[in-house]
Amino acid sequence: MDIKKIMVIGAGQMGGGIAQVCAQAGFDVKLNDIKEESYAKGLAVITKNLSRNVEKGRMTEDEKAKTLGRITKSFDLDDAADVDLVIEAAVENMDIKRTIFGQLDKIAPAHTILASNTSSLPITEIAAATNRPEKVIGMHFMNPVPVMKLVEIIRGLATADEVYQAVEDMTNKLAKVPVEVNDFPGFVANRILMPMINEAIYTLYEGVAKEEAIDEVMRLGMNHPMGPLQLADFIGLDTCLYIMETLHEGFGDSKYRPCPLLRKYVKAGWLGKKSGRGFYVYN
Ligand SMILES: CC(=O)CC(=O)SCCNC(=O)CCNC(=O)[C@H](O)C(C)(C)COP(=O)(O)OP(=O)(O)OC[C@H]1O[C@@H](n2cnc3c(N)ncnc32)[C@H](O)[C@@H]1OP(=O)(O)O
Ligand SMILES: NC(=O)C1=CN([C@@H]2O[C@H](COP(=O)(O)OP(=O)(O)OC[C@H]3O[C@@H](n4cnc5c(N)ncnc54)[C@H](O)[C@@H]3O)[C@@H](O)[C@H]2O)C=CC1
Repeated sequence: MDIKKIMVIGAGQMGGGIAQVCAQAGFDVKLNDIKEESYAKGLAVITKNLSRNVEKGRMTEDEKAKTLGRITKSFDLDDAADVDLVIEAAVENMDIKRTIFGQLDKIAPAHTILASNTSSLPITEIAAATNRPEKVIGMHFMNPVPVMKLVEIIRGLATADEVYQAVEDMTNKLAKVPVEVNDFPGFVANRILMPMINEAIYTLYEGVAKEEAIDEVMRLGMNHPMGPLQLADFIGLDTCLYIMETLHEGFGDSKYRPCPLLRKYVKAGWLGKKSGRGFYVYN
């Protein structure tokens, strides 16, 4: 399977990063969003990241211009009619993802692979919204995408071997490291990471320590680059809550219950860095 043209759905923090690394690797990318301002914000972040690469001597002005030239704007899923791979990075919500995949299945050519960057939702269930479950796969990038090396590649129940191989090859072309994972809630990354973050929120909720103290313990005591509350703000508290709910529902085990404080913050619209306030305040 020869992948040349890609569509990335969602120009948020993940979709923007995915579009950037794909365009840098020479792929033509259609970057799709439902909101003009989200697209504009996504493109501004990509431009800033590429400018930093130029400043640091990792890229020439000409390469930056060519990379940006490979990204085109899209507000219509019909633009998937001539792409070889779609990477969906819209919000972490099963109904939204199934609607998108159902529509893509009707629009995209028969050979097109439909991948989701979902953090935790079952690939098999997303695939069941299409008539091509063998061509549906998880491609889980880490945040911030331009920096982090890992991509979890998740096989759904019906994912074909040649589809897995094509996505693994494509991941290598992005200079990322693919790791094969089976389809269970949270896969590997968030099965392990998110309960730690949730426990850190419980530590705050129960008054064991203040935000800065909790983060400092994990930064200085465990050499984590960011404390868990800072990381939760960075990921997005809405995304953290969706992931905990997926783990809780998927395993039916109370050890995955989301902390009430996490729910409260999300209900308040305190979504972390992207909304200006989470466990910390951002300008
Ligand atoms: C929720 C999920 O489903 C899965 C997930 O993604 S979970 C989240 C996984 N990610 C993590 O755990 C990240 C943890 N944090 C880190 O690794 C680091 O704090 C970090 C890489 C984000 C920043 O590193 P740092 O050393 O603290 O800061 P800083 O010196 O500013 O940045 C290091 C480099 O990363 C770059 N960088 C930092 N943030 C960036 C961003 N958002 N986008 C692009 N580049 C970024 C910087 O430009 C810098 O690069 P150069 O100086 O070489 O140009
Ligand atoms: N935030 C993180 O650290 C990580 C998130 N993910 C996953 O990536 C996905 C996106 O997350 P983020 O980028 O953080 O979210 P975000 O909130 O930054 O961006 C989501 C974007 O999708 C757009 N969108 C919403 N519905 C859409 C639709 N129907 N069609 C097209 N665009 C639509 C929104 O306008 C927004 O621009 C989620 O599934 C999340 O779980 C995966 C790895 C890490």
